[in-house]
Amino acid sequence: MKIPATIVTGFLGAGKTSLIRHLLANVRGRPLALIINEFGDIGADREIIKGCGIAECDETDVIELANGCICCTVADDFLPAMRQILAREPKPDHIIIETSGLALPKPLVKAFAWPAVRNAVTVDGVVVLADAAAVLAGRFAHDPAALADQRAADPSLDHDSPLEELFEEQLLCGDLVVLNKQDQVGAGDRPAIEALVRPYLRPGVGLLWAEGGKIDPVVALGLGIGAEDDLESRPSHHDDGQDHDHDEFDSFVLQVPSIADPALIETRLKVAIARFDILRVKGFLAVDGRPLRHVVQAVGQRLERYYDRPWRPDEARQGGLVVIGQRGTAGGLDRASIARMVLDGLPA
Ligand SMILES: Nc1nc2c(ncn2[C@@H]2O[C@H](COP(=O)(O)OP(=O)(O)OP(=O)(O)O)[C@@H](O)[C@H]2O)c(=O)[nH]1
Repeated sequence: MKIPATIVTGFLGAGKTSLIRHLLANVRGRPLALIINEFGDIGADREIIKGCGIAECDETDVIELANGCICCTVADDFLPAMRQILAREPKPDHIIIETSGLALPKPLVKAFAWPAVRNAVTVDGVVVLADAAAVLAGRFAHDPAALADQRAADPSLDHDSPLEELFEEQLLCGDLVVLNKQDQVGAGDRPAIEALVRPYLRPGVGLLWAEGGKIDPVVALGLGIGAEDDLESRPSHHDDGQDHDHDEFDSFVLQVPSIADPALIETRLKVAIARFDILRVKGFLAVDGRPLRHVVQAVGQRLERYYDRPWRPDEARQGGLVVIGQRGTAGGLDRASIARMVLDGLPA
């Protein structure tokens, strides 16, 4: 089983540390590893995370990369940190990587294709935070002067494009975009803020509102989604429509009979994700004639597939995908149409 890794990015002060603290406090004891890339006041984020008094945080494996911007020092810093995490036992269930506010996520995502990382870790998703009030004001960051200082202080930064471009690049890389600090904008301003951000999102990328970075860990990390520990033990005659009790989200299990072509299911899933505002899909497929179970996990349009382990003799060779979306959105989570689209390839 590959370890999923989530990249959390967004400008200085957008709420990355707040979001990570929230996730650590709400993953119910799952072992996580955390790579934090910050510079300037060394150790601040680590202290905030370690000092929060939440039991889970003390058990979290935190590695700090303080030598400048992670996207410029990927080979020197990120790879050794990854090796360090992968060498440890027991292995974490999930790795979270917080980039500095100035990082471009793309070089980091590319580093996951390096052989040393590729075989053990998979990019689960890139979560981009934006400061909603700053976006509305056309500033992107709460404190643009601090951002400029941070930039000037890092000699390794070779991306001196305007901040707007950096912001756009972060959004373009996102699989899930969080408009944070919703308490600082009026409800009436939300459509205007979404309109400013949406042109930079790829189709099918989820847009969530949050305060204090509080988004559901099931959506952000896929942890506790039930796919790892629950889905495989579900009897094959299990009904569709198992609700999770997450207020803002709707979810169901799509049972998938053994299939011939997982690439075809991937294509159909991507269409369904864009069409129905699905935020996350996670589960397993049984592929005709293959002894190994096929893992699928998607955040927005980022979809990862790989074979993980042989089906056990006592397991039904039956695929199942947990599908999660937001309640009350235009596309909604129309179970019958999603099932038709994914299983039969029919237009919704
Ligand atoms: N009003 C308000 N403040 C928030 C919210 N989320 C975070 N903050 C505050 O914004 C500041 C920055 O939040 P962080 O979580 O440290 O942001 P960050 O993106 O990790 O910042 P850097 O690590 O400096 O890049 C902190 O003072 C937070 O308490 C929110 O939803 N509303």
